[in-house]
Amino acid sequence: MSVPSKLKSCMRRSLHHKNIMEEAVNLQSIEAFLSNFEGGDVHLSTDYWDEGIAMLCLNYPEKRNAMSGKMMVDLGKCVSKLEKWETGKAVIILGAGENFCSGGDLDFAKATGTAKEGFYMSYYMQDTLKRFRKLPMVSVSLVHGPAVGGGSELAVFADYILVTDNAKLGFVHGKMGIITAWGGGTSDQQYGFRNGRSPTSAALSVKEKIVDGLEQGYHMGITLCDLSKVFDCVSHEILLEKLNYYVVRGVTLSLIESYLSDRFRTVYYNDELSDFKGVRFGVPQGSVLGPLLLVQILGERKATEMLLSSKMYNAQECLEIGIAYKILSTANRIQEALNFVRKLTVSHSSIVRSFKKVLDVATKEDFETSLSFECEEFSPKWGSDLNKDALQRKIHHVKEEKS
Ligand SMILES: CCC(=O)SCCNC(=O)CCNC(=O)[C@H](O)C(C)(C)COP(=O)(O)OP(=O)(O)OC[C@H]1O[C@@H](n2cnc3c(N)ncnc32)[C@H](O)[C@@H]1OP(=O)(O)O
Repeated sequence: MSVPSKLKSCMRRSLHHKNIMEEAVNLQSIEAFLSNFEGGDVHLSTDYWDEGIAMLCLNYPEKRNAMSGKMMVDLGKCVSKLEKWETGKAVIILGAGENFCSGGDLDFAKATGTAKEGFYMSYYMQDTLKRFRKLPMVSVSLVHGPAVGGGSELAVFADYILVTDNAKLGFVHGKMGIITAWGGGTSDQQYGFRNGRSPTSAALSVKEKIVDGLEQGYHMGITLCDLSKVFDCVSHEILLEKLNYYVVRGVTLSLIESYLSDRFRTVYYNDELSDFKGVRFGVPQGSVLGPLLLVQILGERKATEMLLSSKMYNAQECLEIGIAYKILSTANRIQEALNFVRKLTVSHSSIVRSFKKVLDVATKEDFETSLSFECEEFSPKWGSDLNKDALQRKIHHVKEEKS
């Protein structure tokens, strides 16, 4: 039986990719590689440190704060410092000069055009931004001027995006012939299209939760769902129709159509290879149509539009689609962002941090796990000095609010 040439090249590509993944997990050697590409810096400002507020500043204004390799390493180190800062309540990430961030440094991109180098950058930035997102403090991206490509990816890792009236935010990756790389696209809840999180592991995880619940003697309530959605059964025909409906047309649609078509699948079982069958359902693993962090914030339709259109959204549009939380004035942005953060961090740092940890667990774990985590975080606070002090002050919450 002859193997279609497209399939052979897919097999070669995935083997090559596997090798890259296996050899490239040493963060120190990636740091050494990235540090060769100099320009600009990322630093932590401690001006508001005593209030528990850190400023993380991207500083390469002559390139509109494009991220050089060195800046990526700086960012990683700053996040490590924040991880060790035990009294931190909030971090504001912002850009120096005229804008927030123009994405990856295009000169770095030109000098490092291999899949392996792309993997190094993607892996390192994802690791850093994942750690940034997990910090037990309120995080804010202060976007002024353009945030382009990786700049937009950086922005979505914070709890809040505050845009100024001159902001422009765009996932221009498609226009640049690439997809999101720094994690701007990937949701933690997502199964399917991701390594180690296949539709099968989704089904197994549901089964495990049910069995665990039964074993622990819980009453079980069951909501019946259309399980076909769990499996990789997107019909290419419907998908293309939908994309067309959401105004993905012309060359872009043809490109996606050709990407999906002419694919074959076979099954290897008991030393025998089945006949090849054309694939009419399912999105290829790791494709540009893979689910995207943006989906979590915006919902699927808006995220699809934002990613596939490569459009630049102004401040008002960012607010309307829900990616931005608030519009600030460009001139007073730092003061306004500080005031915003101060309102969210009135409590003691241990309280702010515990709330953040509880919220983080609640978005990832099941209800029971989240409840017991909340209980664990809560117990030592009950009767603590902070608690005793508050009780002694006989606080009247309504009167205090008015004054
Ligand atoms: C992770 C994947 C990715 O991030 S893909 C990268 C996506 N980023 C881009 O394509 C950025 C392209 N740049 C632009 O669209 C504009 O420069 C934006 C950001 C809108 C700013 O416009 P404007 O304020 O008019 O400035 P400008 O164009 O005159 O730029 C000033 C100098 O900065 C440079 N610059 C800008 N962005 C980058 C970048 N990402 N990498 C390297 N250099 C960049 C410009 O080339 C310009 O340099 P020069 O002064 O002409 O030498």
